[in-house]
Amino acid sequence: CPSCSVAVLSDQFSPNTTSDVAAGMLIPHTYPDTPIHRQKQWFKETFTYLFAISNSAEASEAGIHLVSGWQVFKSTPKEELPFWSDIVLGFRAMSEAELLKFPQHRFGQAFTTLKCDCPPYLLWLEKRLKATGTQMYTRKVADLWELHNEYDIVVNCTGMGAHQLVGDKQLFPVRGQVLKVHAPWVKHFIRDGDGLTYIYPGIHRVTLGGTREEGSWSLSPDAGTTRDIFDRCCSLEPSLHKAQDIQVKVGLRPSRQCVRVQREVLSQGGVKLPVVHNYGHGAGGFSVHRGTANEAARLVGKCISALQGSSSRAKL
Ligand SMILES: Cc1cc2nc3c(=O)[nH]c(=O)nc-3n(C[C@H](O)[C@H](O)[C@H](O)COP(=O)(O)OP(=O)(O)OC[C@H]3O[C@@H](n4cnc5c(N)ncnc54)[C@H](O)[C@@H]3O)c2cc1C
Ligand SMILES: O=C([O-])CC(=O)C(=O)O
Repeated sequence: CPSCSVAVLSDQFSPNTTSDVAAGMLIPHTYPDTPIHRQKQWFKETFTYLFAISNSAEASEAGIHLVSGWQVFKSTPKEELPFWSDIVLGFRAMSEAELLKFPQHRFGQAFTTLKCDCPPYLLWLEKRLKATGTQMYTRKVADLWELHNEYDIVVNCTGMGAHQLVGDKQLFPVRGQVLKVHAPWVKHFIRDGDGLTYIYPGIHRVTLGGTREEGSWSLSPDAGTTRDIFDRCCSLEPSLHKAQDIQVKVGLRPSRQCVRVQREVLSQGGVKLPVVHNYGHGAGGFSVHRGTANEAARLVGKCISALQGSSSRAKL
């Protein structure tokens, strides 16, 4: 929206957000109530955008890189070709020789995808916003309506915060604990198809996961879970026994049956405040963030046209 001036209000910035905890891998999670063609479009736009960054001089500062590896299954999944298989690069079934590395698994998919390292990616985005004159304010918003005197349009990207801010009862936390370790010899990603155990090498550290605890709001690391994640990852990649400098992180995935990318007009006493919601990305926010942001920006465009229409009608 080039004609707008933009301000970002947030009670927390990087490194204190859910996005800072994420592994940042581009492997989509399916949203049950969002049509697949829409999810695929979001993923495609995100992949294309990040692929261009990975192929530019900005790649290391932005923390974006290509990574190859395997998703392995103990038995052949129902869906051998996921909807995103023609967007990642070189998707194929693993060979017998590759599967020898995983004696507990019988089927696997090999592909190359992208990974966003956080905080570097968030800091890079912040730097780009500031360079275009965007103001950043540390502020907790208690009610969207409190913004109606200051702003013409509000874009609500509050993740799990939307549970309280807009009282969205369809939004629920899925707690995830991960370890960030020093193991620079690990170059390939490994993901168990059950979605619970994964090893994702980043530029500086390797993310080991994970857990999915629906309904848990606890942000405290659990020592037993740390040992369990470490053991599970070592059984997939035994060399991790030598990993050092283990840091533990916990985040709450802002989960919903579908991402809420939607326009709404709040109204009080004849005064209107257009809002575009863009939250509820669950376990796959990195994988679709650019696509959902593009869709939100188009909705902002519609809000602008509606405001321009109503102000010219008022002048008449
Ligand atoms: C362990 C784990 C691993 C993950 N791995 C991956 C992965 O590999 N790939 C992937 O695609 N996704 C992954 N995810 C999912 C991803 O992290 C989320 O989908 C994504 O971070 C959500 O981003 P968001 O911007 O909506 O939320 P957040 O990052 O939480 O940002 C919301 C922002 O809104 C602010 N805010 C909230 N409420 C208010 C308020 N009332 N007033 C002012 N500010 C407010 C917050 O301070 C914060 O800055 C993972 C998540 C976890 C927990
Ligand atoms: O499932 C994965 O591969 C990583 C992830 O997105 C998560 O833990 O939410």
